[in-house]
Amino acid sequence: MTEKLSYLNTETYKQLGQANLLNDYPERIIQIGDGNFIRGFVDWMIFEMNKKSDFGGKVASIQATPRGRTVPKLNRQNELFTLILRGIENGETVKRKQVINSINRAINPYTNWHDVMKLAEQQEIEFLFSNTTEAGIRYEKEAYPEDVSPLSFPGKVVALIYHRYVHFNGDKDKGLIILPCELIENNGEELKRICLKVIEDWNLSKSFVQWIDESCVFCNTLVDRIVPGYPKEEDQQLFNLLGYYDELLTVAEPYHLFVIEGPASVESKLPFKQAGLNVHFDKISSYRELKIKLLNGPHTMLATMGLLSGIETVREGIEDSLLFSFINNALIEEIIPTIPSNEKEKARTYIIQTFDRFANPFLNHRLINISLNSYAKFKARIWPSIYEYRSKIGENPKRLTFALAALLYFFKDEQTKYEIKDDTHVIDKFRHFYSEFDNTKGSLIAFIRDLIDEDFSLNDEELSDLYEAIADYFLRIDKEGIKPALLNLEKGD
Ligand SMILES: NC(=O)c1ccc[n+]([C@@H]2O[C@H](COP(=O)([O-])OP(=O)(O)OC[C@H]3O[C@@H](n4cnc5c(N)ncnc54)[C@H](O)[C@@H]3O)[C@@H](O)[C@H]2O)c1
Ligand SMILES: O=P(O)(O)OC[C@@H](O)[C@@H](O)[C@H](O)[C@H](O)CO
Repeated sequence: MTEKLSYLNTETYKQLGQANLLNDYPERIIQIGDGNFIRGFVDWMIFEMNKKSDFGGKVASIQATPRGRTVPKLNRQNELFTLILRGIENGETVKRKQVINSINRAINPYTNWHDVMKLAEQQEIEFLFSNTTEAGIRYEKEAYPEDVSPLSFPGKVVALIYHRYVHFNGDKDKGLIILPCELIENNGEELKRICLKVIEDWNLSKSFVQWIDESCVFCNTLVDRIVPGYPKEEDQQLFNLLGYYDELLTVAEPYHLFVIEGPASVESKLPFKQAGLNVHFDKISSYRELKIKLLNGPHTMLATMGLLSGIETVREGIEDSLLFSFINNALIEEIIPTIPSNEKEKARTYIIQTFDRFANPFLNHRLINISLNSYAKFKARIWPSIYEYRSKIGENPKRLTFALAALLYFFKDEQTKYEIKDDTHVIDKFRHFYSEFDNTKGSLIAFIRDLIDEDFSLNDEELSDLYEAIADYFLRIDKEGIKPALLNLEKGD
């Protein structure tokens, strides 16, 4: 980066002849978390609603953790950032760049808690969106700090809405519609449950709890869009294309899906559909099962098996004929059988769409980023299919079992090929085992049994044949290398 580059800001924006988009709507939305996903999804949707409906509202964005580094960047750019949507949509190539202007303010609550309290007093605020990763919706005991920001995300939500409740003397019309976008099951219910626990810890009044029940709505949601973030490798080309430098530029696919489970009143207040957005006010469970099993599942498998094969991105993984046929066969032959009959057709269509999304020629979705916390993701995204397949078909799904062996092997190759990012206790457990591993099948099986018993918690079905199959595949990978072992598996050897 050279000094001469001009950054995106309102001046640069005006010079580009875009001043008409600098609209002056009131802040109607609070957002907690300011990462790539929430900006490339929620903030983009609000931008679209402001353009195409009578929504007319802006976002006040609050940094989620003391580690956050985005607020100064947003402030420097007058809260503007560029979103580039690239991919294939209905057979057509889409390359769309937009300067998103839906954020009005970005606040660091650790240095400016007073601003957050003032924000809670604003009449027009109606919605709270968040994305704090799966780690954010978690209960942490902390004292009620009153004059400074709570550390946890639920703590911030409680402090903010409590201040609003007090300021408006419990006015029933001043509650908020809360839409967490973290990818955990029943995210709205879970956030509310934790908030109530925080309220109990902080000894806040029963009437506040009643106000939350009557005036606030916590919606469950499901989000879907691949947002790889800033493409570092395209720094110079992007500057040439845009004429400015934007540290917060985000690349995403055009595909998007937002499913919201909540009362009809929420739908009427958020004109997503009027803006032409793919948003459904519906039950989440069937969308969720398809997405977790058929999109996040193959991502997790590709991440470990691709990295073990020296492949760096999702697209390269899908272009590799061996990896592609492995993943495709795993989905069709081993995961589809676990999907209810009335959903199978929808699932087949979803698989075709998913491969198109993975093959997006304009995204570099890095496997190393997807591999973050692979161990927990395997448990949530692939293990249920192994278990359900065994219950229904009465044997091990060979590819999913191989993928589990590859995951264990992934931790063995740690530090020689890539840096694993996972929970410390997971990394320690593997390091400990591999430091003493004597290369015998017996010790491997004992380790696998312990792992599955301890972490993948099942009922007490007899799983010895599964442990043995995992150990066999592991030893094959060790002896032959991942690709020859895969080839042999696909050939049926
Ligand atoms: N990037 C994608 O393609 C994509 C797609 C769908 C869903 N998601 C979901 O979005 C999440 C974030 O992805 P991203 O690409 O925006 O990542 P990011 O690193 O750009 O942003 C992460 C955000 O979460 C906050 N955060 C991190 N740890 C936290 C904690 N312990 N408590 C509170 N806040 C915390 C950060 O401050 C930041 O605001 C993912 O975990 C995933 O569940 C991502
Ligand atoms: O974001 P993660 O780390 O939970 O999972 C990696 C990807 O599978 C995920 O980000 C998908 O791209 C996303 O879920 C698509 O909507």
